[in-house]
Amino acid sequence: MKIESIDVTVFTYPTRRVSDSAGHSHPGEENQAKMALLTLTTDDGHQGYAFAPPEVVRPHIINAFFRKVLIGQNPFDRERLWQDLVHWQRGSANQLTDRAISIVESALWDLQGRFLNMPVHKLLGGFREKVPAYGSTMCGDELKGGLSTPEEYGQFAEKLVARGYKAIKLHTWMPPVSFAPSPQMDVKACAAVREAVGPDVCLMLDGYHWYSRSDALYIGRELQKLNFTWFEEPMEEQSMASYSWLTKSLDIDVIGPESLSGKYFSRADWVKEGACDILRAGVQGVGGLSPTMKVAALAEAFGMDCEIHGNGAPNLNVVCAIKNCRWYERGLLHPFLNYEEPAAYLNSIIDPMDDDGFVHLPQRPGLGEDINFDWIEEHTLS
Ligand SMILES: O=C(O)[C@H](O)[C@@H](O)[C@@H](O)C(=O)NO
Ligand SMILES: [Mg+2]
Repeated sequence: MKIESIDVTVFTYPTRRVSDSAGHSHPGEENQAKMALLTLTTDDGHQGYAFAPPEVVRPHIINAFFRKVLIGQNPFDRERLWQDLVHWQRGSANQLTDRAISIVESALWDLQGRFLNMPVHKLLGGFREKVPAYGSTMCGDELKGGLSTPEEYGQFAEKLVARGYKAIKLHTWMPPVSFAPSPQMDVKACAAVREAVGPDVCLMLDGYHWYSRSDALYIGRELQKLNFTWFEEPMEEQSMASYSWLTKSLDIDVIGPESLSGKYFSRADWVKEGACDILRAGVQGVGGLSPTMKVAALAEAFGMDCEIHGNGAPNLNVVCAIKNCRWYERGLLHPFLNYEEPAAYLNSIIDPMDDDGFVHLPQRPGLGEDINFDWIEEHTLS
């Protein structure tokens, strides 16, 4: 079996998610967005798929890197192919990103699973087939009735608990919101949520990512009074020293790094330096399912949890293949948006959740995506 072609299909779909000037998503007017489907095809007709933002898998990336490394290769040599791609990064003028590599590596896993008629999480290890989810809110906004006040966070949290969530993570207000960043407002939102849901629901805060040490310490101490479960990305994650200081200054678990590059290498340094209590990695952020599994193994070796960053099929398959991850990040959620409704290019969502807050992993072969190929064909742009 050899990879014969790598194709990218760009298509449109309607969405009510819009991005603000800092790249964070919020509800907005319905608009037409673009998505890319990357397809790997072997000489004997087997295929693997992965979704990506079109710019991440633009022609330069496909022609200058993916095709050079993958065409003619056995898709089951996934680790060697991943290592070869990673070695191209250094000379790529920062064009070959971890995100791009994660897309093609995800498609390799999907191809293997579809060929073997097995879900990828079974190929990765197979630890569980359902996992508790935490509701991960969108960042705060200034939309009346949305997430514009501490009280609205509290009201939304009550609805999430009624839906079945046993844990909730707040993303609070960030610029361009007019009054952000505000440590005091962050704490008021956290207090309102704790008041609304009571003492037994696990709560986490993922706020403004560039607070000073002083602001982060103030917020962390307030979260301790509110019995929050973890404190996420309050400062620039490129300052490992700041996180070592914060982790030693607080009792609440500090989790990270999420957005820091460096795959499992940077995360090994964070463990060595005591810069976090809980490790963090996501498939898109560290270059694929395999490197995410390596981060989880690193954490396990040090008696640490590794909480997986983000929702979606690749992350969910990893979560169901490891022991040292307590939650699946289900989101991002907002009062104005119905998360349960699949995108037009999917027949069903990848992460259905029961009334007890458990996400049940689909047992479809591969990554498990329920792709609506007719929609993609009918709405293809290129
Ligand atoms: O836009 C972002 O920074 C991410 O989507 C982020 O909000 C979210 O994925 C996150 O931080 N999860 O922990
Ligand atoms: Mg985060």
